[in-house]
Amino acid sequence: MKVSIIGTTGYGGVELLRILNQHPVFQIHSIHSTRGEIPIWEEYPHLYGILNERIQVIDFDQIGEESDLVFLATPSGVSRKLVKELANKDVKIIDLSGDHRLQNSLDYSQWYKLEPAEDVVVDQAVYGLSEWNEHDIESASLIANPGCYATAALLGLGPVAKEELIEPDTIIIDGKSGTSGAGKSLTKGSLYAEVNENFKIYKVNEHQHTPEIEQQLRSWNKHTKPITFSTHLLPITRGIMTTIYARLKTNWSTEQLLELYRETYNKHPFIRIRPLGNFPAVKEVAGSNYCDIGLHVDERTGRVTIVSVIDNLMKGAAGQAVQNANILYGLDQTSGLDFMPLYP
Ligand SMILES: NC(=O)C1=CN([C@@H]2O[C@H](COP(=O)(O)OP(=O)(O)OC[C@H]3O[C@@H](n4cnc5c(N)ncnc54)[C@H](OP(=O)(O)O)[C@@H]3O)[C@@H](O)[C@H]2O)C=CC1
Ligand SMILES: CC(=O)N[C@@H](CCC(=O)OP(=O)(O)O)C(=O)O
Repeated sequence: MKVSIIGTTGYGGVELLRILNQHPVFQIHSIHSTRGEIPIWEEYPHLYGILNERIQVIDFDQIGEESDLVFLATPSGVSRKLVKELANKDVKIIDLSGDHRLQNSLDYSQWYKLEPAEDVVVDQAVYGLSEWNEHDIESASLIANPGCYATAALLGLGPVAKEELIEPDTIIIDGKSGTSGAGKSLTKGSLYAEVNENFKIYKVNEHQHTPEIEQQLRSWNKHTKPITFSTHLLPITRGIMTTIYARLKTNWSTEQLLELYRETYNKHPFIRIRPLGNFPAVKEVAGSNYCDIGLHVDERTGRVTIVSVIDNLMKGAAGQAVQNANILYGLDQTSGLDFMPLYP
């Protein structure tokens, strides 16, 4: 199966290369950038002697004729234009950006402050939250890969939201991300002196993943109310932790909820539910496609605290994109993704 990657020079793109280079079925056919033709190792010297591919200019006709599947690891606002160019070609597309995730174009304009993709294209797109949307992903031609924070939050909330065990107006999600989540382009906020030994909140009540999380929560429970969602920048390279708080409708013990989570995710190899009293740390999933979840019910307040961690570049981006590609082509979901986390 031949694949092309557009946006290869970014962090999501180079993570796709790391996975696809050892994938048993997908073969990297072409890699693209707007920067012209250079060997990939000149941009990423850690690939020297491993990948000899040259980055190519983007030729949509050639991609359409030669590849079966295209990954777009490009910014929101760019992906929608690339999807339009590829619309009449015989290729499946997995878009890592936010351009095709939101069914309501007004939500997109409001939260991304960009021009939305056409409704007719968004209508075709399948939201690629692998563990919850497998059936639709199998037959998709365009997959909107979820946002990194949205993935961690939704995998953590899924079982209690779907079973309607929590009061829908009490959800608070506290997200923290490493700096690779912001991509490779230079911004003042990502400078070493700004991030090192620091911890900042950003985009307060304005984060673009808010409507994405609410949209999926609504598909589980139509009584969903607006959430409170905060994002913080951690002085680490990879990793996201979301700490989620919500009030339970009835008295569930921690052990009962853990049993529900184990049952819900029992056929899903990338979700690891931690035992009673154990909570995951971001480093425990680094470099892997795992999402680890721990939880505890506070009997004093009637609230549950759910902690979920992922590697933003893996389960939060390239890893989930390849997992979705595996589903799309009927492969084992773990194909090419069977990495143990990197520790210490
Ligand atoms: N980083 C993360 O953890 C996550 C990222 N995402 C999403 O994945 C996508 C990629 O993110 P990330 O890799 O971090 O971003 P980067 O900023 O690191 O890379 C983006 C890439 O897009 C390419 N690009 C920029 N403009 C254009 C254009 N007009 N046409 C074609 N290519 C273009 C650039 O390549 P060049 O300049 O060489 O053309 C660049 O390599 C984004 O939409 C992001 O929101 C989603 C989840 C997590
Ligand atoms: C640390 C950091 O800055 N993270 C980025 C994640 C961006 C992203 O993944 O954007 P889309 O999924 O919406 O395309 C942010 O919070 O905006």
